[in-house]
Amino acid sequence: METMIDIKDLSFEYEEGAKTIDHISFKVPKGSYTTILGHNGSGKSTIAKLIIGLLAAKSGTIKVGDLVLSLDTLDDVRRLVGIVFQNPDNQFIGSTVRDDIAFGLENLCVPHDQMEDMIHEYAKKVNMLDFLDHEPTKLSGGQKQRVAIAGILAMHPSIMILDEATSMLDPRGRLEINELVRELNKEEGMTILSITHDIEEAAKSDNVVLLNDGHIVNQGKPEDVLCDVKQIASLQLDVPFAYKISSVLKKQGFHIDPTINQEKLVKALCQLHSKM
Ligand SMILES: Nc1ncnc2c1ncn2[C@@H]1O[C@H](COP(=O)(O)OP(=O)(O)OP(=O)(O)O)[C@@H](O)[C@H]1O
Repeated sequence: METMIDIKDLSFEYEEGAKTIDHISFKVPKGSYTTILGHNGSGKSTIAKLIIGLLAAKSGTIKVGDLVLSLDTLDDVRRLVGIVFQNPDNQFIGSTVRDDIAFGLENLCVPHDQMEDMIHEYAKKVNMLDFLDHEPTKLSGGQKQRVAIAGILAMHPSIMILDEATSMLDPRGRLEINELVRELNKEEGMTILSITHDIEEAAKSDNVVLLNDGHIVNQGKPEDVLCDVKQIASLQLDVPFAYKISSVLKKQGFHIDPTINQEKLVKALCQLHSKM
C-alpha cells in the first residue's frame, strides 16, 4: 500500500535533554483513516506541528508523499497537508463563509468565472450552502469546523490532519464532524490523520498509533491495539479513559482477554491514579 506520511526515528525536545518525542516511527497509508491516541501531554500535537514544519525535529525524517521535509521542501509539503485545529476561530481568513472558501481557490489560481460554482461545491460538501454570507466567527462550533474543513478542501490537500478538531464541540457537533470526515475518507479517498482522545473514533479507524509520554507503545489495527487491555492497564492513563476503553470495546463487540479481571484492572488504575 502506498504511504502518504512516513515518519522514521523522529525525536524532538522543547528543552535540551527532555525528549518530548522520543525516536518514533509510523506510517500513514494513502487513503487510510489513521488516529494518534494518547493522554494529555503525551506529544500528539507536537507530532502534528513537526509534520507541517512548525517545529523542527532534533533527529529523524518526515516524508510526505515523495517529499522529505526540509527547509527547501517546506512550502511544497504544506501544500500537501491541510490541518484543522481545535479552535477554528484562529483559522478564518475571510469575513464571510464565501470569502473564506474563495481564499483557498484564489491560492490555486482558479479562474474567476469558475469561482462561484466551486465555492458552492465545497460549501455543499460540508453542508453549509445556506450560510455562504454568514460571518464564520458567528457560527456554532460544529459549523465553524465545517467551514474550516471546506476552506482546506478547496486547497486540494493530499492529506488532512485533524488536531483534536472535535474536542471543543458538544456531542452532536462531534458526531457531525466525525461523520463528515469519515465520508471524505470513504467516499473521496482522502487520507486522514486524526489526533484524538476519542477512543470511539480510534476504534472505528483503520490504524491506531498509541502514544505514551512521547513513545509509541503500540500501533496497528484498532482491534489489536485497543484490545490489549494488559498494555492499556500498564499505561498511566486516567481512570475514566480506562473505563471508556472497556465500554467502547464492548460496544464495538471486540474481544477482551477473558483472563483479565476488569475489577482488578480498574482498582489498580484507581491506585495508580491516586498516586499521580
Ligand atoms: N511550547 C512549548 N514549550 C515547552 N513545552 C511544551 C510546549 N508545548 C508543549 N510542551 C510540552 O510538551 C509535551 C507534549 O505536548 P503536546 O501538546 O504535544 O501534547 P498533547 O498530547 O497534544 O496534549 P493534549 O492532549 O493535552 O493537547 C507536554 O508535556 C507539554 O507540556
